[in-house]
Amino acid sequence: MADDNTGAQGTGDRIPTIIVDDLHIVYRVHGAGSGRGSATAALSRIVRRKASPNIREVHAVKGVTFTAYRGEAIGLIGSNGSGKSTMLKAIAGLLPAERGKVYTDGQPSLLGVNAAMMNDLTGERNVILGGLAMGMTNEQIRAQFDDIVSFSGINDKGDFISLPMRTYSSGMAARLRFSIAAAKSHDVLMIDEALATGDRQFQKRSEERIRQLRREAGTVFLVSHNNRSIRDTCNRVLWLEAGRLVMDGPTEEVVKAYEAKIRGK
Ligand SMILES: Nc1ncnc2c1ncn2[C@@H]1O[C@H](COP(=O)(O)OP(=O)(O)OP(=O)(O)O)[C@@H](O)[C@H]1O
Repeated sequence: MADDNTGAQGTGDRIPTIIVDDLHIVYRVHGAGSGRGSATAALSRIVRRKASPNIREVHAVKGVTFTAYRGEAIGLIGSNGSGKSTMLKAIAGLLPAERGKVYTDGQPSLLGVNAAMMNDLTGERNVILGGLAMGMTNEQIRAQFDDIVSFSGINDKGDFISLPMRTYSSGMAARLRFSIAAAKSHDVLMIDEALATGDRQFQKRSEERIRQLRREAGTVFLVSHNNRSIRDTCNRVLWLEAGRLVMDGPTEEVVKAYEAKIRGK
């Protein structure tokens, strides 16, 4: 169980880290409908500044508003396609807002299942690259290297860290990604389903690390379909459906309502 359940209300003297104000995100899918369309046709349209005849819009986030505070671990729940990953990407600045605004204090780091790793490079090289990408110095990476590898458990069954990432199972790769990201304290750390691919033992270890990151005064977002992970880690939950915020409150209250809705289906 998470160590407190303050939920969304009662701001007191809490420090906001993320403010999402009436956020709308729209994807535009080019070439939807009639086949793929050729690159030549697309280029000619660009040159003549003509719009593509078949652009489809997907309104993935529809007017979401909330404020996240320092020290909170916020779970994002909701059925497939409800807009959870889209919202994290928008908070990380990877997707432009169609309408509304996202204000952030510090640089949010998004750790997704597809977080960039170089598959042809060894795990070892990826630890170094990942550390550099997060703004760590060579010395900091060197000092933390053994801890990162040991946290990931990659070398538990042999010397895998010196093998290319493409030889890792999806669970092993996810563990290494999480271990790299968790090596640094983040102002805002957003984790998209990273815990789902690790085994239960690794999940427990990463949940403890999330609680620690939260104690270190950052804000953690966790997208997960595993309600146990959400219950064990988060003090507050946002429930999204079809791009809209259905509920925002203390973990137990929101997860219970979500489970009741699923059972009632
Ligand atoms: N790159 C994209 N281009 C067009 N539409 C997209 C794209 N990515 C997501 N969508 C659409 O946006 C909506 C929200 O998707 P999103 O991935 O944010 O949902 P999610 O809640 O994270 O789902 P899941 O639980 O399955 O991971 C869906 O309708 C999806 O089809």
